[in-house]
Order: sequence, then C-alpha cells, then structure tokens
Amino acid sequence: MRIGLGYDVHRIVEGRPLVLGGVHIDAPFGLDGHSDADVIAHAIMDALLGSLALGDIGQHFPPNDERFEGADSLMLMREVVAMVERAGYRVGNVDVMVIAERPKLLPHVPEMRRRIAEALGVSDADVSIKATTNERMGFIGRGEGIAAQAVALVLPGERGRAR
Ligand SMILES: Nc1ccn([C@@H]2O[C@H](COP(=O)(O)O)[C@@H](O)[C@H]2O)c(=O)n1
Ligand SMILES: C[C@@]1(CO)OP(=O)(O)OP(=O)(O)OC[C@H]1O
Repeated sequence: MRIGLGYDVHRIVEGRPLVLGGVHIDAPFGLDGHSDADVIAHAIMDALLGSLALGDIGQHFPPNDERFEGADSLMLMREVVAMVERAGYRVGNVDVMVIAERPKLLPHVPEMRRRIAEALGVSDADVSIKATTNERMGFIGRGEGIAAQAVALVLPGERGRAR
C-alpha cells in the first residue's frame, strides 16, 4: 500500500457558488478559482496523486487551461482515479480535514461522503470528512478563505468501479 497527502485553500468571495465535496451549499459567498474551487475535492486529488508520485493537480489540469474553467472537480477526480488504476492501484480510503469558520459543514457531510465515494468508486465508509473552525484566528478565522487537508491510501490491484 502507499499513502499520499494533499492540501488546498481558496479565497472566499461573493457572487460565486460554494461547492464543497461535490455539494452545492447554500451560502452568501463562494470560493474563488478557475474551476468550481472545491477545496475538498482538490485536496483529495492531490493526496491520491501524491500516493503514487504522479505529480499534482496543477500539472494534470492546468489552471490557465480554458478546458477547466468552471470545471466540476468530481469529474476531474474520476480522471485521477483512472490514473491511479492505470498505475496498478485502487483507492483504499481517504480522510479529510476541512478548516472553515463558516458555514456549518456537519449537516452536509453525509452527502459529501456519498458523492466523493461515488467518484472514487469506493463505499461511503471509505470516505471520512471532518470539519473544524480556526477559532477565529488568521485568514481562515477572519472568513477570508477555506482550506482542506487530505490523506489517501491506495492499494495494489483493481476493483470494480461502483459508479
Ligand atoms: N465549518 C465547520 C466547522 C466546525 N464544524 C463542527 O463543529 C465542531 C467544533 O468545531 P471547533 O472548530 O469549534 O472545534 C467540529 O468538530 C465540527 O463537528 C462544522 O460543522 N463546520
Ligand atoms: C483543478 C484546478 C483547475 O484549474 O482548479 P483551480 O480552481 O484553479 O484550483 P487550484 O487548487 O488553485 O488549482 C488546481 C487547478 O488545477
């Protein structure tokens, strides 16, 4: 088995939808970015790529490439899973820590787990998402951005996709 680490952060702005873990969350703000700016999905993708030393998401989905403007990050995640499988591995499990002062994410976690699990081809039990505030400290605490950290385990061999 191999393990990888991912991190992403996006700036909070008005006038953009808030998409986290593939879920559109009703909020008076969203995250700035070239894609849908889904920090949770991005952190997971970087963790998966890192587990196999396959580079980072910016290498595979360049932020200056118009193909990825407004991209659905869970679609990009499916492409990352295909890369993992081409390398002879399958996704084992992922664990995510989201750092956001607001909104309250706990009510959305079951749906995030379901959507991410579907994109990864694993069961919901293999996707863990946890949230914390930054206790009003720093840029996250001031509500300027949202960050996510992820670890991913990949296992040798193939598995029938659950999607
Ligand atoms: N955006 C967030 C942040 C936190 N939570 C939940 O609240 C709990 C307490 O957060 P603290 O930062 O005060 O430790 C945390 O364990 C989460 O369950 C949340 O839902 N959304
Ligand atoms: C997936 C991409 C594609 O533009 O999304 P962005 O919204 O630009 O987000 P970022 O985490 O800054 O960089 C990753 C990019 O590759």
